[in-house]
Amino acid sequence: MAELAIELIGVNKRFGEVHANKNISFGIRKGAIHGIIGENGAGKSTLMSILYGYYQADSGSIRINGQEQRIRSSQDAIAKGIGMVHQHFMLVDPFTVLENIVLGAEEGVSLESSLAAARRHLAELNRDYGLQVDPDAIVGELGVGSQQRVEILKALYRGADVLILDEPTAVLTPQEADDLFRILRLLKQQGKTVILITHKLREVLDITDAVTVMRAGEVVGQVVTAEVGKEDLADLMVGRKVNLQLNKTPAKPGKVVLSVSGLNLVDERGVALLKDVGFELRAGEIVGIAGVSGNGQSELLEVLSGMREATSGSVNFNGTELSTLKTREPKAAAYRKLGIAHVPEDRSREGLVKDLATFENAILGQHNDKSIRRGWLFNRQAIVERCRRFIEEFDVRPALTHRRIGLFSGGNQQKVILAREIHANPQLMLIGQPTRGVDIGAIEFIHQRLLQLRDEGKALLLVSVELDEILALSDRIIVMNAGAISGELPAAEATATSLGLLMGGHK
Ligand SMILES: Nc1ncnc2c1ncn2[C@@H]1O[C@H](COP(=O)(O)OP(=O)(O)OP(=O)(O)O)[C@@H](O)[C@H]1O
Repeated sequence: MAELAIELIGVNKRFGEVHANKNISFGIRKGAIHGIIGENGAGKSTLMSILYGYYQADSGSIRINGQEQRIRSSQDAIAKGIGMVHQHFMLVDPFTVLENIVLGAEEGVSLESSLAAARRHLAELNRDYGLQVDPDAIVGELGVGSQQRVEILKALYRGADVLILDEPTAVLTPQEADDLFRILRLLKQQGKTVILITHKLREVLDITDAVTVMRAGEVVGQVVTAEVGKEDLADLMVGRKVNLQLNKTPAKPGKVVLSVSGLNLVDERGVALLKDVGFELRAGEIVGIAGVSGNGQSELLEVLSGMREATSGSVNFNGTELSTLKTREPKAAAYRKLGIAHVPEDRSREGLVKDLATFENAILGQHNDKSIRRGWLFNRQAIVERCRRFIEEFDVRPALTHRRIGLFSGGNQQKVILAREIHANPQLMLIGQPTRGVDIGAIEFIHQRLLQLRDEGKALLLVSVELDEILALSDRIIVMNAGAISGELPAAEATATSLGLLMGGHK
C-alpha cells in the first residue's frame, strides 16, 4: 500500500453549539488526487482550515508523511509542505505574476536577486507542470483561469507537496476546468498530493483516486473512486436517495413580461460593459444567460434589478418603461413593488446582512409589508413566525431563527434568500448563480422550486456560470461575451460545447 501523505486522527472542532468536525479520522495517499465532498455545512472547509493552520483542532492529531505535526499557522503549514488555493484568490491585482509569487517568500534576500532567482524557478515550474503563465503579466489583467494558475504556482514556489483546492472550478468555464484538470494530473504524475473540495460529482468521478464523504461533521464514507458511481456518491452525501434527473415538462410561454432593447452601459472610465443588449422574456419560461464571469451578465442583472442605471436603452416590464420611471425611493425598491424579485449573484454582499439574525434577513427589502407591521412598528412575532415557515419549507439547517445569518453555510444562506424572494410573489425573478457553492441535495430542491415557479407562470431570468444548470433549467439560452449577446439557442439544441464556444466569443 502506498504511503500516506496526510493522516487525520480523531480531529474534533466545535464552534459554540455547532460540532463542525466530529472525531474525523482518515488518510490521504501520497501522489493521489483525493476528493472531499459533503453537503453544505458538513465541515469540509473547517477540516481543511485545520490542516492549513487557520484553525486549531480542539483535539486529535495530524501526521504529515508519517510524522505527527502541530500546525499552528498557515506559515507553519506552508513550511511543512502544504499549500492551499482558496475560492477567493489572494493576489495583488496591480502586481505582476512574478511579484505576486515572490511576495511574502523573500526570505531575507534582496528583492532584485530574489526576483532573478524566482524568474528562473518559475520558468522551471511552468515547464514541469504545464502552467503557461507569463511572469510579467499584470495579475489584474489576467482571466480567472490564469489567476488560479498563479495561485497554484505560488503554492508550488513555496515548496508545496500537498495542494488543497477549495471548489476550484466554481468560477471556471468547462474549457478552463479541463485545463485545470490537466495540470492536476501533471502534479500527480510528479508525485504531488492534491486534495480537492468540490460539489460537482462529475469532477470527482473524472479526476480523483479516492473520496472522503462528510455529513454533519462526520466522515460517512471513504471510497475508491473507480468503484462507485454518481448516484452512490450523491446518496452517501445526502443520506437518502437523490434524484439527479430534473422532472421538466415543456414550457408554456405566455405574454411578454420583460422586453429589453438597445441596452448600453458605459462605466465612469468609459468602458462599455453592456453593448446593445436586447431580448424578451415571457411568463412561464426560464431564460438562461450563460457566459464566463465578467462578460456583462452581472451588470445586466444590476440594471434590471434597479441597482444600477443604464447609459441608454429601454427596459419594459409589463408595459411600464423602467428606464424613465420616476420614483422618490431607490429604484431597486420601486422595481420590487412593481413585482420584480432579485436573488443577487453575490449573496453575502447584496442578498443578506451577515451580522443580522436569520429572521431579520427574512424580510429584507419587504419592510413595508403590512402583515409584519403594527402601524409604525414591526410585529416581531410575525417576522419570526414567517422565518420559521421559511426554515421549515426550505429545510434550512440549523433551524435557528435567531442565529446570525453569516454563521450559516452558503447553501443555507441561499435558501433563506430564495424563500424571501419567492414569498414576495413576484412576476419576474432575476436570479444570479442560484446554486453557487450549494450542495447537491439543496441544488435538487432549488431547481425543482424554480421549475415550479415557471410552471406557475412566473418569468425567470437565470444567470449562471454553471452550464449544467443553465442546460437543465432553461427553455431558451442567451450567451454573453464582452458585454454583448453572442448567441441565442433553444435549450433543446444547446450543448456544453456549443455554449462554451459562444462564451469564448466564437459565433
Ligand atoms: N467561524 C465559525 N464560527 C461559527 N460557526 C462556524 C464557523 N465556521 C464554520 N462554522 C459552522 O461549522 C459548520 C461546518 O462549516 P464548514 O464551512 O466547515 O462546512 P462546509 O462543509 O465547508 O460547507 P460548504 O460546502 O457550505 O462550504 C457549519 O454549521 C458552519 O455554520
